[in-house]
Amino acid sequence: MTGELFPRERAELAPGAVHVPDWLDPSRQRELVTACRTWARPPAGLRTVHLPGGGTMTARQVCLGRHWYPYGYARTAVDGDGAPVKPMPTWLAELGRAAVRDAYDSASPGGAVTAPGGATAAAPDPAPYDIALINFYDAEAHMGMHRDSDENSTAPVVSLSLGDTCVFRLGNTETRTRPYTDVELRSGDLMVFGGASRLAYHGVPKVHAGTAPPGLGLAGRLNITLRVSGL
Ligand SMILES: O=C(O)CCC(=O)C(=O)O
Ligand SMILES: [Fe+2]
Repeated sequence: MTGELFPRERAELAPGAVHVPDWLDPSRQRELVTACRTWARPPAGLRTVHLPGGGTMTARQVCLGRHWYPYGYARTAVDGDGAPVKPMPTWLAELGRAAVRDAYDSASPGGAVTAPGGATAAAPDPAPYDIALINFYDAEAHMGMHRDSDENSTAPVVSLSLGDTCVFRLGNTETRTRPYTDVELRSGDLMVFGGASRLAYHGVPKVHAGTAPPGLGLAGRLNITLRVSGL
């Protein structure tokens, strides 16, 4: 690891898109990695996602609560072994809620309500998080620019990073191309995108192999994305 003179700071990359470095402490990260390993086992475990156009996603995925497939949600792993999707644990839904609160508390909240006269009230608490997508990236994996648009809810998307550092690209709501902002997501980092950025294109162009914290016991990168289905 290279030296760093200044601590990384929370940053609002675009309205409603907030990066909170080191949101999860090392022991919470280890707990989440252990949980991901359990979720990744069959039935309805980690699978390779095939896209309708013939492509294959390089990040492998397992879902909780509802099963995402290109492009919709199901109660069973319709493009996997067909088993019922594992339930969304209450504690993970609560973690999603806490993430939104912490991300928007001290940044300007993209989902905020601006009262007449300009005063900004706290963003309303979103409905319970009922979906988790867990993506596993090995050294070669990446994720192309896309929007999370299969939900029927405007609740912010919550994204937790574990293991190897990656480059996360937050784009705009109109095109897969520039303008975009690249940010490094490290193990324990939180990224929330809601409000004006809820439907922004985003992706993971690069994972830096071998950069996971040594104590975590993970080779590769796990991303836990929490969403409200509204379904
Ligand atoms: O791995 C990431 O940080 C992003 C994952 C993502 O965008 C998704 O699962 O929709
Ligand atoms: Fe996404």
